[in-house]
Amino acid sequence: MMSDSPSNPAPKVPRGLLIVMTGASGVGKGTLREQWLKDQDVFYSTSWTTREPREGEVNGREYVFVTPEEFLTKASQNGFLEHAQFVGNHYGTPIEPIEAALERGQDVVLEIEVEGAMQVKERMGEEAVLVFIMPPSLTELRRRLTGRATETPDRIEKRLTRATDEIREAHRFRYVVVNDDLDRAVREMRAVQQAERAAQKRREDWTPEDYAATEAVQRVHSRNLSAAELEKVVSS
Ligand SMILES: Nc1ncnc2c1ncn2[C@@H]1O[C@H](COP(=O)(O)OP(=O)(O)OP(=O)(O)O)[C@@H](O)[C@H]1O
Ligand SMILES: Nc1nc2c(ncn2[C@@H]2O[C@H](COP(=O)(O)O)[C@@H](O)[C@H]2O)c(=O)[nH]1
Repeated sequence: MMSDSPSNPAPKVPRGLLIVMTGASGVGKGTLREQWLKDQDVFYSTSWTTREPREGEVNGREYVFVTPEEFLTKASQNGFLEHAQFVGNHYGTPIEPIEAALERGQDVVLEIEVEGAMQVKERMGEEAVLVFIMPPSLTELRRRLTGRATETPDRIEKRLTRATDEIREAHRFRYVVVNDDLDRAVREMRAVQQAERAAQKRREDWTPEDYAATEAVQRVHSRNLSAAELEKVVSS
């Protein structure tokens, strides 16, 4: 067996994919992510937040729950890949574990709001695979947020107001997956991941699945989306 040496270095592992799921609160990002990633060894980034834990949430699992002072200290030390305020609280993605995972070839998934996703796009450029998760309508989004029963009526209204602005930004992201039928949305997320991996390979190494995924993602490319369609979602 050949050993690693300066003249014979170990082959470099391709970097993992950085996949960013974004979209309105309550659209189903978390639900979709759990289904999509259940059989995969992907690095899911645990965010920091200053909001209060909900019943059942565990520090270090759903979020790292911190004080505003702790959050701002980390931000001032450039400890976040991105961070944003969302309806009165700070949320941010710690940068170090992400870089480490990408370097060792592991795919990384972020689940964040739209302002943070735009920061990732700015900072990471084409490397970031940005997927906007779209609700079938604002009425259905309200139903989901109300049904989840984690927010007061006042906070639901604030999240819905923010959602209207967020949905109007959907065309800025590479893909738009509509989360009406959860199983179809999961299949589309799998296709995005496979197509993006295929794009890193030489064409002659593509499998039939790579070709199929690359064709399938054409249907969820954001260039298919018109401004009129976005307005239809926010007014329905
Ligand atoms: N395709 C779907 N059809 C019907 N209900 C759904 C669907 N996807 C998710 N839901 C429901 O919508 C609610 C909100 O889902 P979830 O908490 O996953 O949203 P989220 O986008 O992660 O929210 P947040 O951004 O606030 O964390 C949950 O009660 C979930 O069961
Ligand atoms: N910009 C960021 N947004 C984040 C991050 N972690 C979560 N989020 C998003 O915030 C809202 C509200 O979340 P909730 O848990 O209070 O319902 C939602 O859209 C999350 O996706 C982050 O690190 N950065």
